[in-house]
Amino acid sequence: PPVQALRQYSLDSFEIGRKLGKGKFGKVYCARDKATGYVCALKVMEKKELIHFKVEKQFRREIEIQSNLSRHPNILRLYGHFHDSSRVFLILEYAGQGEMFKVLRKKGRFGDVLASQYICQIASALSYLHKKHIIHRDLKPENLLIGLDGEVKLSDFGWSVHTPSSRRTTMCGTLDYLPPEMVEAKDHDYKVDLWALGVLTYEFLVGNPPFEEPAHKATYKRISKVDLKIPPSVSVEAADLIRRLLQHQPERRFPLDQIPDHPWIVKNRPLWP
Ligand SMILES: O=C(O)Cn1ncc2ncnc(NCCc3cnc(NC(=O)Nc4cccc(Cl)c4)s3)c21
Repeated sequence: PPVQALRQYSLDSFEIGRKLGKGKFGKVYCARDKATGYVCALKVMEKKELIHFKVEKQFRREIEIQSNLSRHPNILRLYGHFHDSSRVFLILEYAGQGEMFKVLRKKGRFGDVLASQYICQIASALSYLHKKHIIHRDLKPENLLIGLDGEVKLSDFGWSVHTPSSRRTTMCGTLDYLPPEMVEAKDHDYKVDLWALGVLTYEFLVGNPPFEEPAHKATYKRISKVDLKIPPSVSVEAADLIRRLLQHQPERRFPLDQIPDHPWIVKNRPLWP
């Protein structure tokens, strides 16, 4: 692998390049491993911040989850981590085309060809995780990156857990992607990712998530009732997949393994590669 296992890394092992972004809890830089010349992304976090926000357990779980994932083209690799007196560092695969949500905000929305390719790749990553009894639980444009060749990279397993699970820590961030069983704080399993994939498909094609409301309570109500309005601009095939994923009953949600054969994906698959 590009980052040698067992080698002790320190900040001095890297030449630090440009700042890539200001993620949660820290900054991300482009970095080059001096010994191998390999380019990666280095996330720098203050230990006291992780402690203050009580996320060190989540952080350790992410490291553990990522360490038993092998290569998947649509999962951003976490190669390793190290720390100094005040900071923790994540050595991450570098996603050459940056953050998905920036591309989505800039374009407004994606067409059927691009959206269906992204959704098919994310379904492949989720299927891989589910087979390893891992649910991502935080699927949203902010946690998607784009690799050098335009492929999607599922990233940030800070919220992932091994199934079956009932959420212990409080939710933070947007409610938009939560399925009914999570906003109702019921036990949930890998099928929460299927719901989120439906929300993501909608947001890719429309430009905003389906149950978005100014007030949390209103969002919660629309999710609970599955108050879904799909605009006529969305193709019939895409609308079909969205409806099959945004099912209130988890067991009725469309299975990931059938996504590559769904008409919307098949119809919009490019002839190459
Ligand atoms: O996002 C950018 O700023 C832009 N960007 N652009 C290119 C690029 N290439 C790679 N990575 C990037 N960003 C880091 C993505 C992450 C992956 N894994 C993470 N894990 C995490 O933050 N865990 C974590 C931290 C603190 C507390 C807890 Cl509970 C969990 S962040 C890139």
